[in-house]
Amino acid sequence: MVAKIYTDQDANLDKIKNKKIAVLGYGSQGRAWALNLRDSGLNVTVGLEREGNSWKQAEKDGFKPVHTEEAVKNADIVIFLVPDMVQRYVYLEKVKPYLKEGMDLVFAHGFNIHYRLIEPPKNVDVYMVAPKGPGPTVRDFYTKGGGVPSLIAVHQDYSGEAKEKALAIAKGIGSTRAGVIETTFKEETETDLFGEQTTLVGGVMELMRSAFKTLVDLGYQPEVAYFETINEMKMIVDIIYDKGFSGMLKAVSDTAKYGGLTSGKYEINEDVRKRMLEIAEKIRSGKFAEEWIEEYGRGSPTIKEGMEEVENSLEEQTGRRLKELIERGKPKS
Ligand SMILES: NC(=O)c1ccc[n+]([C@@H]2O[C@H](COP(=O)([O-])OP(=O)(O)OC[C@H]3O[C@@H](n4cnc5c(N)ncnc54)[C@H](O)[C@@H]3O)[C@@H](O)[C@H]2O)c1
Ligand SMILES: CC(C)(O)[C@@H](O)C(=O)O
Ligand SMILES: [Mg+2]
Ligand SMILES: [Mg+2]
Repeated sequence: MVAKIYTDQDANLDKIKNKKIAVLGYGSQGRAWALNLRDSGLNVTVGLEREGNSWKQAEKDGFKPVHTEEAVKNADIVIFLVPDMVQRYVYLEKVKPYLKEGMDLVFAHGFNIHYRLIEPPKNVDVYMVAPKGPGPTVRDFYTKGGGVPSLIAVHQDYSGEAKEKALAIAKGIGSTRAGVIETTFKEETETDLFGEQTTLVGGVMELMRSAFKTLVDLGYQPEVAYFETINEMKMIVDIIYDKGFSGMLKAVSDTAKYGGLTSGKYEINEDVRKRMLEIAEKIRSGKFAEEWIEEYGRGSPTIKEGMEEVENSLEEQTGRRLKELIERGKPKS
């Protein structure tokens, strides 16, 4: 069955126009959502834990942030845009004590509901609007008249209007300008984790780094390896984004087509797909969630070490050296 695509005419901002919306968190998605919802004419309060950097940024953007409890006490709709690992704490300590019948709990990713870290009472609506793109892009596309597509899902429909409200939020952040597809918390959680691990974050980065290392180990200049395996990726992906794989294949030489169509399949083979399946199984069984919660409980040492290793790597050093050149070459309009 082909998925139904919801666009602007399927969504009505009036569903949430008179509601008080608390956006908890002002980071990657929080800032984008708060600004887009406000620019869409909605009543937004930013709720934060501490008067730190996010607080200052929200003030700079013209909000009057308040502490989380205060935002929640006054809200009809509470949107969780603090990190996934923080949401359970925020729910238990700052949201649950002030829950009112008929309140809406909204998520941008299904992790906490799907893996049962948060178990809301029956008398609230629980739904999701999950942008399929990074927070800064959600803001950037919106300000330029576009929108990043989103998935919506309803976990609990106490009011009978949860789906309409999810569509209205999606419209408020600009997603229905592109299109919105309905899913479940399970499907969004599992596919989102799979995508970021195998392709978007993990797969693409390690593919580029492995190719860079192979060339450098063979004695080629790091700058040449950087242009070839890292910098040009954006140009190729931009063409895929605009014209699909076939459009990309048409834009490159026949030599690249032949080499790409043969060596690509040799490199990304059945063994790689077996590993992808293992990664999917780890996500589906809940083992990845368990591992991540444990890592977070130990202060995220793997993230700290991993970030340090990447930052100090030869490819990053080379990229920093080429930064000025790359900036000079960017289109000017
Ligand atoms: N980053 C993305 O582009 C993206 C895309 C789709 C969905 N999501 C989902 O959106 C949600 C928010 O993710 P994000 O990446 O925007 O978060 P983020 O890491 O950018 O969030 C930072 C915000 O949370 C606050 N915060 C950080 N630690 C906190 C703590 N211990 N207690 C209270 N507040 C704390 C910070 O002050 C800041 O305002 C998550 O559910 C995530 O999965 C994110
Ligand atoms: C932007 C991503 C990777 O799509 C999102 O899923 C995230 O977790 O940050
Ligand atoms: Mg994600
Ligand atoms: Mg994602």
